[in-house]
Amino acid sequence: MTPSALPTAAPSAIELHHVARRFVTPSGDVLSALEDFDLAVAPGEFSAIVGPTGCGKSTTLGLIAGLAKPQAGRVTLFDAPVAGVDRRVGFVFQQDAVFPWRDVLHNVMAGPLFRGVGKQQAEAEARDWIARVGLKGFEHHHPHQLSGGMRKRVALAQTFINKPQVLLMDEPFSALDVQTRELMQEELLQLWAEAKSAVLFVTHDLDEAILLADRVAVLTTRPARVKSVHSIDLPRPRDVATLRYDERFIAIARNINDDLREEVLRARAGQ
Ligand SMILES: Nc1ncnc2c1ncn2[C@@H]1O[C@H](COP(=O)(O)OP(=O)(O)OP(=O)(O)O)[C@@H](O)[C@H]1O
Repeated sequence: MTPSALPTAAPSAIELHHVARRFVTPSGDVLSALEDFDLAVAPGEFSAIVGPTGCGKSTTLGLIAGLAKPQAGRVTLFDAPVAGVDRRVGFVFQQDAVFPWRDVLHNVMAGPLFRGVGKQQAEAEARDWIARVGLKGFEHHHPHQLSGGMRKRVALAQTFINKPQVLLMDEPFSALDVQTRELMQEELLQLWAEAKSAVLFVTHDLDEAILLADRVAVLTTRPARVKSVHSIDLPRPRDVATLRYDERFIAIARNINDDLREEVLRARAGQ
């Protein structure tokens, strides 16, 4: 399957159309990260992108997040051009974005308070979300008193409490051990099924992309374009602990891996 964009019903939650993003390096050369880049994510859809290291995955998220502008093309959220940071968009990155000096409760309350929600209601919402991510009893712990997986749960509560319509995730679980990672993947799928956000999930781990996503886009080596998009027709809800042993999963993984490997080898040859 090799359409250049994810085919979605209009309007897309996220759309990049013929996008180019170039950087000027310290030596004055132009580095082209994305060229003619097309991608669309439908409302409520879980999409993942995989590609060789350094190909432009984080750059793509940065454009959607409104942290940078493309040199060419269009980046839209629900058909409107991205114009700076948008409150409908949530982020979860590899590094914890929790405030180290605040306890769990005040970390999770931060979003609603920032949006102008009253203190009492913000606290009630935060306590609810803390319970939903399995951290009841840890409200007054500070981040340094939590494990990596628990801090990730705080980050998820902090993000989902804002009911993002679009959720950008940049290798959010890559620093976790395998078992914790699996638990977090399962929790993410449950939260997403309720929140119905459009998710764009960047990962180096093809298995993770297939376990989680409705579609997986493979990027080319730099300058990145969308090389292929694969629909993941595995039923939901998915059991991430066992699905990877399913024959259908293995067949999908083998197919996408052929595509990805070609780009990884090209990237290596160009280094
Ligand atoms: N601000 C910047 N100035 C110059 N070059 C940049 C800048 N940001 C990113 N780049 C370059 O753009 C390319 C794409 O970077 P990006 O971080 O998007 O890749 P990635 O696919 O997310 O990488 P990885 O898989 O290693 O996380 C890289 O070559 C990087 O060095």
